[in-house]
Amino acid sequence: MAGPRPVVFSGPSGAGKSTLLKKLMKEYDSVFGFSVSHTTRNPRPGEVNGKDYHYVTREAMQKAIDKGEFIESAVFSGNMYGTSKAAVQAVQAKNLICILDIDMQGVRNIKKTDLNPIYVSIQPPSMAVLEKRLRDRKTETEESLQKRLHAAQVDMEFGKEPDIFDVLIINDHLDEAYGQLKEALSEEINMVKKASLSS
Ligand SMILES: Nc1ncnc2c1ncn2[C@@H]1O[C@H](COP(=O)(O)OP(=O)(O)OP(=O)(O)O)[C@@H](O)[C@H]1O
Ligand SMILES: Nc1nc2c(ncn2[C@@H]2O[C@H](COP(=O)(O)O)[C@@H](O)[C@H]2O)c(=O)[nH]1
Repeated sequence: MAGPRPVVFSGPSGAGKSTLLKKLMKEYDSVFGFSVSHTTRNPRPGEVNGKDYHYVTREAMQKAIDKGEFIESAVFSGNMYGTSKAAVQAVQAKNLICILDIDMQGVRNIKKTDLNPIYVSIQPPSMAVLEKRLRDRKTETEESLQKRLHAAQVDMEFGKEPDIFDVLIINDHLDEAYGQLKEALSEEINMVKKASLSS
């Protein structure tokens, strides 16, 4: 696929991926574009269909997967999630750096494609902090919270596996984590800025 190298964000639910990537997209709106995933989970208050996710039924999602419309898909905490080819192409057509926010199954599957992204692992400072963040976010039932915490334990181990991620950020203090993220992506950011000035 053409355009600048995409960036994959992964890490446990509640680690702060959305928080960090939204800051990045706000500061560099002409540099980054978000790959809007499909999901079968219900929208949270404030989430917008087509912006945060494409909210679909299981039947519609399975049909689209069977038709080969997805680069990757996974079941996370009982819901289906997936990155469509169209979502990535829509960002790349604008010559923006495509940001994907995906779980570790997605990372493993993207590794088998020719997307060639930069892999960024966002990790919480500890399980206790992660649990507090997820509880304070007030988006989960006790059941879905437990599923996410269980997945997080596996995810934190995955984050330590060698040769998977290019960048590891421990999101303890938000400003520090954001500074590290900008630093890690500075080369790509400057390349896209330069290209847009000369076009
Ligand atoms: N450094 C931080 N310090 C304190 N709170 C934070 C920090 N980063 C994020 N948060 C808060 O933690 C909660 C989880 O963050 P966020 O929703 O960005 O996580 P996520 O990794 O995108 O989760 P999910 O994978 O479930 O979408 C949010 O309420 C957010 O405001
Ligand atoms: N493999 C994929 N994982 C995805 C995708 N979109 C989001 N996600 C991951 O799901 C969990 C839960 O997200 P939430 O919005 O319900 O909290 C989180 O880890 C995301 O990174 C996708 O397209 N593919």
